[in-house]
Amino acid sequence: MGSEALVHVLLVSFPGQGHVNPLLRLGKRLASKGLLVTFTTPESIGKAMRKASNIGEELSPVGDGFIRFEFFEDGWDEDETRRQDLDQYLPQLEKVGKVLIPEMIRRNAEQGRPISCLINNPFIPWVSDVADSLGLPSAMLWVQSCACFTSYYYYYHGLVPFPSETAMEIDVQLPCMPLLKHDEVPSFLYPTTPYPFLRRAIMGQYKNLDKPFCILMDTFQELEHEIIEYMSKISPIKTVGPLFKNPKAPNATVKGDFMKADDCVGWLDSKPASSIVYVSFGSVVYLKQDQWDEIAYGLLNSGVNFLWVMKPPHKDSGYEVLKMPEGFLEKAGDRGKVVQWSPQEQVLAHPSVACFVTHCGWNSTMEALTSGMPVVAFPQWGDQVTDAKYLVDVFKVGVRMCRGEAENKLITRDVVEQCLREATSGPKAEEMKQNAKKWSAAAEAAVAEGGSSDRNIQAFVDEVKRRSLEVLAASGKSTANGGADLANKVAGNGVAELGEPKVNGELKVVS
Ligand SMILES: O=c1cc(-c2ccc(O)cc2)oc2cc(O[C@@H]3O[C@H](CO)[C@@H](O)[C@H](O)[C@H]3O)cc(O)c12
Ligand SMILES: O=c1ccn([C@@H]2O[C@H](COP(=O)(O)OP(=O)(O)O)[C@@H](O)[C@H]2O)c(=O)[nH]1
Repeated sequence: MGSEALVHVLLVSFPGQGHVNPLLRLGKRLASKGLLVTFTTPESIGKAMRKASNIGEELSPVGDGFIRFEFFEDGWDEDETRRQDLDQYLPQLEKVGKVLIPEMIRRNAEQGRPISCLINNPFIPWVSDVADSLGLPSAMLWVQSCACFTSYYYYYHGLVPFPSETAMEIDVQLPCMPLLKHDEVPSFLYPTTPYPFLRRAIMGQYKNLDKPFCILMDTFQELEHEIIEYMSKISPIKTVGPLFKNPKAPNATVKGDFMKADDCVGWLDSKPASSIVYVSFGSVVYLKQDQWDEIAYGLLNSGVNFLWVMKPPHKDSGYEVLKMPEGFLEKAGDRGKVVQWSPQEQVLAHPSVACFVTHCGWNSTMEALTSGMPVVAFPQWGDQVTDAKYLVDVFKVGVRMCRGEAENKLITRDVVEQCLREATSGPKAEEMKQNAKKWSAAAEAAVAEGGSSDRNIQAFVDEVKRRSLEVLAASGKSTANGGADLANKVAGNGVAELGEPKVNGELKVVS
C-alpha cells in the first residue's frame, strides 16, 4: 500500500529541542500505528536537524506507516537575533505560520495527501486556529508532566492562590498532588521570574485550550495516577508516554537532534558497570562559571567516573562561554569525558552509567525514569523545580542537590560530592535503583501492546481516522480525490468553506 492511501496528520512544532523531541517521538508512534505523518518546524531548525540527524527529503517507513519532513520559513534572516526573544519570536511565528501552514496543507492536498488533523506542542497555540479555519480537527501534545499541566491550569483559572508580590512564600495545595512549597511551583508563575515571556508563552496555550479535541501527554497513568484521573474529568487528556520507547519501531533512525552527538559509547563500554555519573542540564539551561567550577571539583573529589555535557551557548543568547577550571581535564584523565552533546537515550540505557545529574527537564525526567536510572536533581527554573520535587519525594528515585535558580545559592563542591556519593553507593543508592527499575518496568508495560499508553494512542488514532472520514465526507469526496477538493477550498483565502460534517457510511477506513 502506498503512503497516499494512509490517513495523514501534520505535526507543527515550536523550534526548541525539548519540544521537537517529544512531538517527533509522537509522530513516530502515530506512524507505527499506520498513519502518514508530516513533521514541520521552522527552516532555521530544519537546517540544523538535517545536518545533525540524517533527515532527508524522502519518506521514512516506521512500523505500519511513514514519516516525512517539511520545513517552513519564519520570515527572518538566518542571523536574526530576535529569535532569542520569545516575546518577539512567537508573534512572528504566528504571523507567518497562519499563512504558510494553510499553504502547506493545500500543497499536500494537491499532491494527493490531504491532511486530516493538526497536532502542535505548547507555545504555538494558533495551530488550532489554523485547523479550525480549515474545518480540520486539532490536538495538542503537552510536553511536561500532568502535575505541571494542572498547576498552570489552576493558575490560569485563578482557582487557588499562588505566590504573589504580597505573599511570596505561600505553599500551594492542588487536588491529588503533594503540597508544593512556594519554590516547587513551576517557577514561571513566580511574580519575580526572570522569564515572564515563558509564562506568557504557556498562558497563550491555555487561552486556546478549548480548541484541541484532545490533549496528549508524555506521561503514563501508572506514574501520575491520581492527578491524571482527576484532570481527565476536567480536560480531554490522554496519556501516551513514555514516547521515547517505541516497541513497534525500536530502531527507527529518524531523530530530531539539533547538534550531532559526540561519540562516547565506546568510552562508556570501556568502564566498569555502574561506575559513571552522567551530567547534563539539557538544551536551554546555562549555569554560571562559579557554579560550573564547584560541580567540576565535586566530580573530581568524589572519585567517580563521569560523562559531562558542556554544550556551547547560542551565539545570540548573551551567555558567557564556560571554561573548565584550570588543570581539571588533566586531573580527571581517563576518569572523565566532556562532550558538547550526548546521545542521551543510549547513555541512560548504558550499564556503565550509575546515575544522572539532571536539570529535571520533563524529557530528561521521563527518559531517566524509563531507563531505570536514579538521578541527582539540579533544577533551575520552570517545570524543572516541580519535576525535582516529584523525582525526589514522590517517585523516590532522586537525591536533591538544589532547589532552583530562585534560591540564588551557590552549591558548593562539598555538597556536590556528598550528593554524588549518596546516589552511587550505600543503602539510599540501592533503594533508588530499585525504585527506578520499578518505574522502568511500569513504563515498558504502559507502551507495550495493550498497556495504558498504547490503548490511548490506539484510541487517538481511531478517532483521527473517524474524524478524517467526516472531513472528507464534508468535502464530498473519498481520499482518492478529496485532496484536490479540499485544496480548492483552501486555495481562495486560506479558509475552507466546508459544510456540516456528515459521515458517509459507505466510506471505509483506508489504511
Ligand atoms: O527553545 C527555547 C527557548 C527558550 C528561551 C528563549 C529565550 C530566552 O531568553 C530564554 C529561553 O526557552 C525554552 C524553554 C524550554 O523549556 C523547556 O521545556 C521542556 C519541555 O516543556 C521542559 O520540560 C524543560 O524543563 C524546559 O527547560 C524549551 C525550549 O525549547 C526553549
Ligand atoms: O547532551 C544531550 C542533552 C540533552 N539531550 C536531549 O535533549 C532533550 C532535552 O529536553 P529536556 O526536557 O530534558 O530539557 P530542555 O532542553 O527542554 O530544558 C532530551 O530529550 C534529551 O535526551 C540529548 O540528546 N543530549
